[in-house]
Amino acid sequence: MNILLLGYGKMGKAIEQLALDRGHQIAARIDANNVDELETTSSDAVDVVIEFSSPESAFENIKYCLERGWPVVCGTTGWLSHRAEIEQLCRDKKGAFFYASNYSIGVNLFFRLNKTLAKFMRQYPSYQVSMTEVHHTEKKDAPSGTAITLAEGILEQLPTKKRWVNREGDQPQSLIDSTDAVEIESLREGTVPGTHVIRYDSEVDQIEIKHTAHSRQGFALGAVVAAEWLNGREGIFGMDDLLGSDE
Ligand SMILES: NC(=O)c1ccc[n+]([C@@H]2O[C@H](COP(=O)([O-])OP(=O)(O)OC[C@H]3O[C@@H](n4cnc5c(N)ncnc54)[C@H](O)[C@@H]3O)[C@@H](O)[C@H]2O)c1
Ligand SMILES: O=C(O)C1=N[C@H](C(=O)O)CCC1
Repeated sequence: MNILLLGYGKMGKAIEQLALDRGHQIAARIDANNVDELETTSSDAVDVVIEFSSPESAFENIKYCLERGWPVVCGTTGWLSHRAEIEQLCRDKKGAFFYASNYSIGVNLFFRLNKTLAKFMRQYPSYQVSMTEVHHTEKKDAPSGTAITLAEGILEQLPTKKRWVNREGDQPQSLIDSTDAVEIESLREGTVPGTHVIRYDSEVDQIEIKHTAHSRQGFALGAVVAAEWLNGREGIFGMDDLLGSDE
């Protein structure tokens, strides 16, 4: 398969290595310095685009690729206010679009565990739910896309919670009203690839579940597997389509 890497930073480079190991070719490597090369890349030279760029550039990048008829696997976070527009364009063009806030298998299992736990905790209102996400200091968006997906899973299951709120860095907890909200604390530390913790606190104890990524390998492998799966398909997809139901 010929893969165009749109965004060639930490993730683009990790994906390149895994794609080559799995026998694929790289059609082009595009980052902020050579975006013009997209125009000169022949449509036939690309089977699928893997887009891991920045919150500011993802929407235009995906739009451009769908207009060229290229299937897109996107992992960029922080652009989802434009998601409906991209999905409409994908339908109009009869294209293929795959999105996941997190491509690692472990996190997708954790998404399911999170929903199961939230459903169970519905009957124990003395426990207050909250979340912490920790990432490297180069990360541009907060909260992480993964934390938003986790919060959406909790909102789906806990009727007392109507929204999520973000608390960044040293913002004091006392300023946040989290009665009807899932509070997400975002910490930025060193080179941390990605850690997510969900807590249920009562007066007397705490229940905690945690996912820790040890590297970017899990994200990169999931993105390449999603690209292999998307090749030849038409429609809008996510990790549940790739992994199947948990029943
Ligand atoms: N879904 C997942 O599993 C997952 C995993 C890790 C990271 N991410 C997300 O992927 C994105 C990239 O992460 P990263 O760690 O590789 O970031 P990074 O900063 O290391 O790399 C970003 C790259 O995008 C390029 N870029 C910027 N503007 C561009 C443009 N207009 N066109 C093309 N390229 C452009 C930059 O030059 C850079 O090469 C972030 O949004 C991050 O949150 C998602
Ligand atoms: O390094 C990042 O940036 C990550 N972004 C995704 C997110 O926002 O959830 C996935 C984890 C790593």
